[in-house]
Amino acid sequence: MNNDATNSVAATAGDTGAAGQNGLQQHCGLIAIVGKPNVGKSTLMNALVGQKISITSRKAQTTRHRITGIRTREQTQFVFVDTPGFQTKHSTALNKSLNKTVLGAIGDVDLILFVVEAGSFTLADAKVLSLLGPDIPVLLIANKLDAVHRRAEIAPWLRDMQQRHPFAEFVPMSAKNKGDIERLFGICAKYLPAQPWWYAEDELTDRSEKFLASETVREKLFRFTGDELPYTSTVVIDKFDEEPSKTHGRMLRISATIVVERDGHKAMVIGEGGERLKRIGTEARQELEKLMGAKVFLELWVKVRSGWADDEARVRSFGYE
Ligand SMILES: Nc1nc2c(ncn2[C@@H]2O[C@H](COP(=O)(O)OP(=O)(O)OP(=O)(O)O)[C@@H](O)[C@H]2O)c(=O)[nH]1
Repeated sequence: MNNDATNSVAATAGDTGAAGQNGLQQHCGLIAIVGKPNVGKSTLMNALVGQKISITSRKAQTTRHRITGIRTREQTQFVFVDTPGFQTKHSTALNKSLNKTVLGAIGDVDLILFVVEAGSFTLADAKVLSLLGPDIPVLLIANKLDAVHRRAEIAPWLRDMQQRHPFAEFVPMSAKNKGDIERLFGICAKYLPAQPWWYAEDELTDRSEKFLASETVREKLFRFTGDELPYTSTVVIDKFDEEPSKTHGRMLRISATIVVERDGHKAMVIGEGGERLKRIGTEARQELEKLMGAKVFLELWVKVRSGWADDEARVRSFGYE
């Protein structure tokens, strides 16, 4: 970690902040990660938090919630907010709720990471950028640099980006590269004010295990159905019980329902002879066991609820505010 950077913020912030147990000044702040769907926001946050908190998939718009990931390194606590890809195409109740989440997430943060694919800037990127005011520092994260074959074109592209917003800094990088993630920590630390940490040093998220369970099932669902299943499918946890066990330290009984819009989608999720649903369940269970350090019994159901993404009351009942 870059101590110089941390100290320089303490100097410029000029307030008293809080001293940790070792007497050093603590720094802490909120960092929002924004960008259009599929640019790598969840991948970036997982790399920054050091553990998988937010689900990722090749399907656009897999992130629906404002998710907080926490990472404490030396004197600085980084609190990350992941946002849904800003939806501009359709105006269903679900999408309106997603857009509200994005706007809520960026209003009260110390730093914004605006993620785009390096070398590219589309109308969808412009729409997200237009939401960012001049008051909060914005870093341009030019992600997926590893996928850019003509590196020479990046410099003129960056000059062009400079005209679009008063970015605080440019960070060409790859969310999949460890060195780049280290460098990004050093950069972000400079923008977080001197103040006491909000969470314990080892906390990773403020989300419940129940929420992480539904996210894990949803990730496997999208992974195994590929592009066939519309993003409106969702997962509801019906039961999440911890039971005493003589043979295992912890034992969890989880029951979840995958909600889809059509009978055809239900058949797709179940697969031939139930094969696909079984694989979704097995992989989700194995991952949950690792994540929660417990023996997990996972029961999956599939239900059809047509038009739920258009129905505001139902969107709320599934946990999207
Ligand atoms: N080559 C390359 N691929 C990346 C990089 N970062 C992310 N990806 C891939 O890009 C795809 C989308 O990544 P996500 O992290 O799910 O993107 P997102 O922006 O969170 O997407 P939404 O949830 O739809 O808003 C995945 O297939 C990632 O593996 C990178 O640095 N390099």
